Amino acid sequence: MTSSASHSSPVLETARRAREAAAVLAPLPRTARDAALLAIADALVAQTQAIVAANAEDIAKARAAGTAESIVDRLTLTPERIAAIAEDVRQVVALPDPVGEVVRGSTLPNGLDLRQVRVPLGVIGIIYEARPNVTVDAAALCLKSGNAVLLRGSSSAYASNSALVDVLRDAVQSAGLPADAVQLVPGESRDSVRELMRARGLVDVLIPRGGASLIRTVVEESIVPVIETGTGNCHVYVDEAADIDMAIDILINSKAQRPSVCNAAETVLVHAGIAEKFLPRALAALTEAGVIVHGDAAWQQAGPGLVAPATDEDWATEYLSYDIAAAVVPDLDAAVAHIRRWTSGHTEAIVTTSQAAARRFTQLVDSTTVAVNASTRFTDGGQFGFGAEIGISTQKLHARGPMGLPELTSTKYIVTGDGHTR
Ligand SMILES: NC(=O)C1=CN([C@@H]2O[C@H](COP(=O)(O)OP(=O)(O)OC[C@H]3O[C@@H](n4cnc5c(N)ncnc54)[C@H](OP(=O)(O)O)[C@@H]3O)[C@@H](O)[C@H]2O)C=CC1
Ligand SMILES: N[C@@H](CCC(=O)OP(=O)(O)O)C(=O)O
Repeated sequence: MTSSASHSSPVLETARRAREAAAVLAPLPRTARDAALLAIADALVAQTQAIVAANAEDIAKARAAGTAESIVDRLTLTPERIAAIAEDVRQVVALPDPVGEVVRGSTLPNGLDLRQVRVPLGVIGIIYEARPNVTVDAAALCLKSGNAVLLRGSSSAYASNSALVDVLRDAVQSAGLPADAVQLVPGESRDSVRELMRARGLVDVLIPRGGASLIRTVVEESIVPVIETGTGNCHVYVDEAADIDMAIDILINSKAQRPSVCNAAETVLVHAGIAEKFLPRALAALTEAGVIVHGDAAWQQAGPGLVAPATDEDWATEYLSYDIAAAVVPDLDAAVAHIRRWTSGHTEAIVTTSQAAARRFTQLVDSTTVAVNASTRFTDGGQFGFGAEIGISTQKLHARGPMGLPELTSTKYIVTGDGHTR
């Protein structure tokens, strides 16, 4: 018996139903799970109007509460975005089935056949931000990997998520799978998060996906095993041997292509040997892109009146806005030291034509993803070819970086003998 089993509440009831659904899902063949996903993709498109109408309620509430437009943008669903979400689901269908994959296998000297195979985790709870597309991404990845999912999105997206989950459940059921494989956690208060964290034995893993306060709370208080995601204080380092045009493109893309997401760059570090040439051009490009630079003395000198003085708070900040911290460093090792001091361990990029510099940077930087001559914005399950992601893990056990299908499985050993005894 678990600590949760003797209590009851609407949240624990959903968890119990999810557990039963998970037992039905686990042995299903790929075709059954894929059929449910295709039904979901079709239903999302067919129910676009209802979803957009529910989303409008959330948007109206957010605007009335004075929510920043960048956050409202994350919350917004349009027919085009819903079509893109449905397309992402179809991409998940096309991915190989993780369930049953043999990750290790051999015949032992005594003739026993040993296979380690992937199996679903069971019931996955995800607590996530006000981005309703995550509701569908998470459900699709969980179903494809044979798991039941409990979705606890932000209260500010409750109407959107309710509408989406209704569509998902109907589609799942129409394909012959238990509707309870996909459930919205009831209630808009954070009590539901607390209950999920106590549901050990009912929920197999919790994935908190959001800001620092959420992650700290769940890591400190959950008795359910947790896969931690993290904030993105991401860095771009421009090496002495960088191609300046490339460095500008990568910097602007990393910072300004979508500043509100966790893989956007928050700090640029520049090798002193290239600073004189790079800083004026970078400042012009950043200013043109509407980015405010918070720089050290060298950056302030390069752009009098253009650069706000940076403090330690800037090195630590995940702005999620059109702001960037900027410093000149004496060499690559100093860049690495700065990153190691301030990073949240998400994504760092180096721009260089030197293979030796790229090698040293990738070896020394201890983050989920290290990009060489590429934007930090690539740290994304879709971009990595995983169909989608359930989150970007910034912890090291079992899963690190964008989490796709294999990360939503565990393994079990199948030992087959012929009357073997030990
Ligand atoms: N590494 C990754 O995979 C990702 C990281 N992020 C990071 O998330 C942040 C943006 O997310 P943001 O919009 O701020 O989302 P929040 O962290 O504010 O909220 C996310 C979810 O957690 C709940 N929540 C927040 N704080 C607590 C708490 N202390 N206790 C219980 N529940 C809590 C919210 O509930 P409610 O809203 O109902 O109060 C919501 O459902 C950025 O820092 C970004 O980098 C975002 C996505 C992916
Ligand atoms: N998947 C994202 C990155 C991770 C993410 O979802 O972050 P966030 O937008 O902060 O919720 C993307 O690049 O599109």
